[in-house]
Amino acid sequence: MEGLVSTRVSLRTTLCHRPKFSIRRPMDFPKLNRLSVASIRAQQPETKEGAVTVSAVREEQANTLQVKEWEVDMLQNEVAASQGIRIRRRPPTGPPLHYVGPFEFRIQNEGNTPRNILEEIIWHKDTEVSQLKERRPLFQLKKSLENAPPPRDFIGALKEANLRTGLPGLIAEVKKASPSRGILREDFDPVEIAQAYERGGAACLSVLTDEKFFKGSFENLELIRKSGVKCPLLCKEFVIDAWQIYNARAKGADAILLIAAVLPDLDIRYMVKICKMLGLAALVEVHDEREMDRVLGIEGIELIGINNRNLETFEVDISNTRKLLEGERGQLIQQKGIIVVGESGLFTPDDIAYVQEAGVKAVLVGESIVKQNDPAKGITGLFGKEISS
Ligand SMILES: O=C(O)c1ccccc1NCC(=O)[C@H](O)[C@H](O)COP(=O)(O)O
Repeated sequence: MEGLVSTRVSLRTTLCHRPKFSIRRPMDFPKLNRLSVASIRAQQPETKEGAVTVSAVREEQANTLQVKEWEVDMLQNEVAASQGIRIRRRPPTGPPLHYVGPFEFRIQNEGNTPRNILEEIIWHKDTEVSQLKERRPLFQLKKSLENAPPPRDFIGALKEANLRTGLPGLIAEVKKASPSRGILREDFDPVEIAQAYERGGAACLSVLTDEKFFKGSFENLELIRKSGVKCPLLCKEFVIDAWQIYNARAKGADAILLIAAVLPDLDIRYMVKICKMLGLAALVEVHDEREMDRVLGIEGIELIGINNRNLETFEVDISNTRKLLEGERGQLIQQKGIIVVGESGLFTPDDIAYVQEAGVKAVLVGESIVKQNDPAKGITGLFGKEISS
């Protein structure tokens, strides 16, 4: 913490004295691509005579770029921290060795160990997305959207199910494993599970696409989309870059998850706009009052998920849903016509009744139904009655 504070102070002074770059929106940050430093360094001079001068110039260019990358990282962390976001986008590297600030620079590198599982996931995602973007740049992805199946009305399906059954609309999660519970189901056939969920009365499906921590995949998402299942699909990803939203749409998603514990307000605003442009619903997930207040201050949000699982500690407490919907927050949500989804740790009809009483119109459930031999029957057990039409 001390290291972070001294970093902030130094960064401010650095930026005051050296305003070398302008920032338009957070998504511009990743454009300062780490690989470009390496590629500048890798370029060889063409003639022997010019070799020394040219390589010195390139070294200088690479150094300048590396300093800027580092400054942007620090600024990004500073903006996030000011909004209470503790998750850092990537491991702190400390300043580049050749960094020359106007004042003596002191940083305590906290080490490259993530502080919790969510941070570990995000650091891994940062590397993964950089590599995927190299392989499939945004302009190619945008082109492939022309062939994507048209988006389905995710929010409409939840409302319709809620009206039809008088119970929260179900988003049933196709989930093979999780960091907190390990493998949930050995004989995991994503399409069979999705079909069973639909048979059992799910309004929508959530498909985990993260491979490393949840043993999910985009292949699962595509297979389910092509299988004839009609439920709208949520791409359950850890989104840190707008590229992932285009990718999700290209693979057949109808909705995407945006996690407030990871994304600063400006990112959420920008990403919600992209979702609207692509016809996707954005499920914006919060897990405490501060995140809820931030999200309620953002225009255009139609769907908020309250996660009962603390993604940093794994603790699950379904009273979190009630706590975040009490009083003025609940009233504001009603005025704005926002649909709230109760997420995680729901196992029994009593749990469903409890979160419904708190004000949710939808629930997101994984473990308790995916583990049942017949997930369709699992849904009946969860609600205490048949909910299929
Ligand atoms: O489930 C986890 O262990 C987990 C760990 C870190 C980040 C996210 C995690 N889960 C994502 C979810 O929020 C749940 O998959 C979803 O809400 C369903 O929860 P459940 O019904 O308890 O399986």
